[in-house]
Amino acid sequence: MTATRGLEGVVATTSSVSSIIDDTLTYVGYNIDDLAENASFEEVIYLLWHRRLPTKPELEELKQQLADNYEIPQELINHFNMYPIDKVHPMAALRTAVSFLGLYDEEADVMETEANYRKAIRLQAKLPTIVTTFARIRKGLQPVAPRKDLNFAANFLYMLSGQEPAEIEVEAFNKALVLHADHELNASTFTARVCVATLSDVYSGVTSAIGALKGPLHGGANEQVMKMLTEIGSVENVEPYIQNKLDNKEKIMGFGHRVYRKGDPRAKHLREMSKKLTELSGEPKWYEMSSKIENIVTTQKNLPPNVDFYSASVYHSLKIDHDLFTPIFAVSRVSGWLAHILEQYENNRLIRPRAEYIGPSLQSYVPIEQRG
Ligand SMILES: CC(=O)SCCNC(=O)CCNC(=O)[C@H](O)C(C)(C)COP(=O)(O)OP(=O)(O)OC[C@H]1O[C@@H](n2cnc3c(N)ncnc32)[C@H](O)[C@@H]1OP(=O)(O)O
Ligand SMILES: O=C([O-])CC(=O)C(=O)O
Repeated sequence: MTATRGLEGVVATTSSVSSIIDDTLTYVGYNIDDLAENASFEEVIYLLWHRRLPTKPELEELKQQLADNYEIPQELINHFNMYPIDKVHPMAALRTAVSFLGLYDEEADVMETEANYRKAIRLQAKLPTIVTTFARIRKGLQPVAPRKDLNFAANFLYMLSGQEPAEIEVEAFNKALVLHADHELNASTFTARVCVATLSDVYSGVTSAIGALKGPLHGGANEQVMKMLTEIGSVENVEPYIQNKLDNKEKIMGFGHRVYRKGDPRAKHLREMSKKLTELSGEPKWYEMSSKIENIVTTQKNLPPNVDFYSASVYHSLKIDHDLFTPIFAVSRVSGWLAHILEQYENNRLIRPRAEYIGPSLQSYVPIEQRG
């Protein structure tokens, strides 16, 4: 038995949710470029869960189901108040909150397909409320009640700021949600599938996935990108800062990818949005710095930016706190996790690979008295 480090190139399951073939990303066969330009996030949720686009009535029904489930239990809000709120990372709060939410779902352990679908709706609907409520409570602000008349993207921005967002902000945020929704067998999706393949419940699957997304090599990279941009501070500082990191063989967050070689097809959409939104917000320097970093890293390392790189300046321009970037990734990606969880249940087999043992060979047990 020989291990493949990081399971690179290992095909671990079949799936009909999304695919990456020759650097092209599709959701159920629809090119991500097409979806990014045209689809609402709600349509994408439907597409991933049903593996076809909805009709108008089906889309309306899904929107209604989501809106009807936006509210989170008061017990969860009380629970937030018990956290060491000024020290807790919102991604840790989200992980805990989703697990906590499962305690209040009477169907949490009901394994029928319809019950699992209802839980999918509840989780998809409540994640934005969890993230925005936590974000406000930690600042000493009152949570803002969800608005059923707004679409998913607009409602998130509204619950976060308490103000109805501008059309351009909603458009950009919707596009970001569409771009982050699913990505084949990335680490957090794989985690979710491994978890539920034991026939554990949907809440456990999503909680595990949030834990995996949190890491800086995965979804956590978007926050690290903004940390780097803030540290650099100006276009003039880009060159010495990045050169120093590259000379010291440090990783530049937001670059590289396990699967894409020529580049992440999502990055161009985020680059374009970053240019537009940073200009509109009166801070074009965030795009200019990002663009210069891209130039250096692609020239010297031949590493293109991934989805996390330009999303940082996009979210910053939308006046979103930097430590909410990864929770926002989760608000979108939960749609993909849930699609994969439902798909795993449909045709389940325990996921249990092997390890190549590299420890000592057979040893004789020495009683404690003889070990000194
Ligand atoms: C939504 C997402 O999860 S997208 C990914 C988000 N993560 C990041 O942006 C973090 C930065 N990027 C990385 O750490 C990696 O590129 C990953 C984790 C995305 C992919 O990792 P892997 O496929 O395991 O590649 P690995 O880390 O082995 O890198 C291969 C080589 O490229 C280099 N490399 C990879 N990414 C980077 C980077 N961002 N900056 C500098 N060098 C890099 C490595 O140092 C390594 O070089 P070596 O062969 O000389 O040792
Ligand atoms: O697929 C991956 O390894 C990481 C990624 O880009 C994502 O999850 O969107």
